[in-house]
Amino acid sequence: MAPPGPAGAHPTPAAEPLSRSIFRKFLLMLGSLLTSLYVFYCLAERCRTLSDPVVGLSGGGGEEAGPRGAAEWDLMPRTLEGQITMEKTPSYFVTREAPARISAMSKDTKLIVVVRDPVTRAVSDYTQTLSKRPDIPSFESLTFRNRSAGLIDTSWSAIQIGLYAKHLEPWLRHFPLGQMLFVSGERLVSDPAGELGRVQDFLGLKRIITDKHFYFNQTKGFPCLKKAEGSSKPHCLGKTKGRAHPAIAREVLRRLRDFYRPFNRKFYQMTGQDFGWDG
Ligand SMILES: Nc1ncnc2c1ncn2[C@@H]1O[C@H](COP(=O)(O)OS(=O)(=O)O)[C@@H](OP(=O)(O)O)[C@H]1O
Repeated sequence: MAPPGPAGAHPTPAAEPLSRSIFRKFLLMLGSLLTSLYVFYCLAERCRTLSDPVVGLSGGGGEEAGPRGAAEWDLMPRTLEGQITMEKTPSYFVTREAPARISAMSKDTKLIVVVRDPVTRAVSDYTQTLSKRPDIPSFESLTFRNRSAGLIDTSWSAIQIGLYAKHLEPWLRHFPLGQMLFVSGERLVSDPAGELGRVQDFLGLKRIITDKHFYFNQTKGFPCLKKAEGSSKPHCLGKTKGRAHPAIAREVLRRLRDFYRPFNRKFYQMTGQDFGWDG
């Protein structure tokens, strides 16, 4: 989320002296965000509240922290001219009260949602939970309410969060589509500079992050920064990114794909963007 600040003034491209460190934090945010509903990265159980402040920083907090009442919005820092305050809480995308509250705080807030294929997202979400609680039931048994009837358990958060069209609806009652940017989690891996180019344009920033800042690390399977800030060494995402996902039966994945298809199509229509998950 990128509220332009209490005054609601959007920074103009010309007045955008965003420092490298800010960009680095921004990149890290986008990284861990995946997710986020990637947005919000709705990319995982990561759709719990994560308050990672970025620029002109919003209030921190543990994973369970986050605005629960109007008073907590006061934790957003004062934003000076030429600054952008960013707040990254993936769970907002799927939190019923969030659109009205954020709109009440600032109608001009720009919203960035990072989304990825909801099937992969569900497996990634499960993988993360599994890494913390190795005794949880199998992905298959959590996915189905009734396996033989193929009935998907939509109350399981790993499944529920991937219903992007459903989660987007309330946001569109409070914000125009033009104030939202949907970042592809897949392209963030295959073309990070391209996706970040869209982000920079959306925020009205000069394009500072380009292809030349990245290289692809084959071992990691992710793009990395050629140089970390203040160092000549490369910087890659942490160990928890790119974890191996457990093998899931093809039939289960097929059923999930069928299940999500209509929701994905609706999401493409709503956003005017085809994310290519059903191709
Ligand atoms: N920058 C960037 N680009 C592309 N993909 C990214 C990025 N950052 C995180 N991810 C992927 O998003 C998934 C969830 O990551 P999170 O940071 O939210 O959670 S986690 O703690 O790493 O599990 C998790 O997906 P999987 O690794 O497929 O499970 C991360 O790898």
